[in-house]
Amino acid sequence: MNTLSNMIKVAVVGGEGIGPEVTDQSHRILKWFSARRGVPVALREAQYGLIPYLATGKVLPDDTVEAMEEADAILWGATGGPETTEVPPAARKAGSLLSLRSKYDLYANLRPIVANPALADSAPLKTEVLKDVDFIIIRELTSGIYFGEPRGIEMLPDGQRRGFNTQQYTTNQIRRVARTAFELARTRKGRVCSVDKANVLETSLLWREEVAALHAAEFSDVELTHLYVDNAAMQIVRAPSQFDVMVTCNIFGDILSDCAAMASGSLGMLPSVSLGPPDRLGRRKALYEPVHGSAPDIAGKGIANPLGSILSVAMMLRITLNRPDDATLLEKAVDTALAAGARTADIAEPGAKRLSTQEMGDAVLNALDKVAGKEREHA
Ligand SMILES: NC(=O)C1=CN([C@@H]2O[C@H](COP(=O)(O)OP(=O)(O)OC[C@H]3O[C@@H](n4cnc5c(N)ncnc54)[C@H](O)[C@@H]3O)[C@@H](O)[C@H]2O)C=CC1
Ligand SMILES: CC(C)CC(=O)C(=O)O
Ligand SMILES: [Mg+2]
Repeated sequence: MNTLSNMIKVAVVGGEGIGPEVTDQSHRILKWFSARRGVPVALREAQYGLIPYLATGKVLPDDTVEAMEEADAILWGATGGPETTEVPPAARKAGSLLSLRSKYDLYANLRPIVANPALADSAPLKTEVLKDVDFIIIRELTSGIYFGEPRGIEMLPDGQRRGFNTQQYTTNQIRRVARTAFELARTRKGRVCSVDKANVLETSLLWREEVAALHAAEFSDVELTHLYVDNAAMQIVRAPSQFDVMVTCNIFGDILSDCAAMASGSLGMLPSVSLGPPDRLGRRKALYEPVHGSAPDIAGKGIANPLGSILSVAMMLRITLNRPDDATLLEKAVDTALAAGARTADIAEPGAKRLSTQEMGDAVLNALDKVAGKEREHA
């Protein structure tokens, strides 16, 4: 029986733009697992963005801070949109997603990329390029140029303005995310590709040296290769099936993962988790979110693809909730829905029926009932 004390606490924060639209669907999925499979989750919804700002003066109101603070896992939608102009930059910065990543030290951002054969005909890349694509980008998430000081925009004596940011990495910041990559590779195909720009940047030179040193000291059973980031972007489009685990710094991982999304058919397909360090009981704070942002161009239309958010729940089932069978069940349900032709606009072939965000959620829930029913028959 699930009692309050053994419940895993999940804060559900849809946020802005299409964030709430896709999170509504992944929230329904989590409720299905709670009701039908006894997954012990205590779900607490909380607001983020313009709406709470107008009510409280904070994009991240106290109630949301409390929900995230007590949570084992956060299911996040998205931040950002045209309405951000209504929120002063200081208020936006105080409650930004970057500040949350920093606060909870969510340094390891895992972004899996899988090419679903059912989407081969609508994918932007050729079918033969998409064969056997199954890799994961591990993006360092709490350092690098997004967090570097000094930063700013200053006035120069000649009247020009100069913007500047600082890229920095320390040994420990590199080693801990590289460790995540090597450990994960051991559970997969045993290959790590480290991506940097060591021919130009000192931070990348250090990155390459530290990754290589950790490899030699502790992970020589794993195959390690290095690529410059410009070549890596090209290789992801040319032959994505060559990769198993790719590890890279914050900004390169941000850019490469949107690029890699084309191997899955759409940015709307990609899930992620951002993990903090283990506490003394081995638990890690985790923020699950689709890779995409608030997509202002389609927000409010009810047409966004919720599968990135739904597949983030599969990651939550596997990692935070330790329910690998339920994670596989959800992934199978997504495969079943896609195989049966369920398509939102971003993954639809011309002329195909396009489901709304809610209808795609329905399709996955129906597939869950079907797949779970079949499993019971075979049990
Ligand atoms: N983790 C987060 O909360 C993120 C927030 N952002 C923020 O989002 C805002 C918009 O940024 P953009 O550069 O436009 O990136 P975006 O990821 O929001 O959208 C890029 C393109 O992909 C499409 N797209 C994204 N998700 C989709 C989905 N689920 N279904 C169908 N199509 C989808 C959009 O319609 C758009 O054409 C910005 O304020 C940005 O800072 C961007 C990335 C991540
Ligand atoms: C706020 C941005 C850095 C978010 C983003 O683009 C991402 O996490 O992929
Ligand atoms: Mg991004």
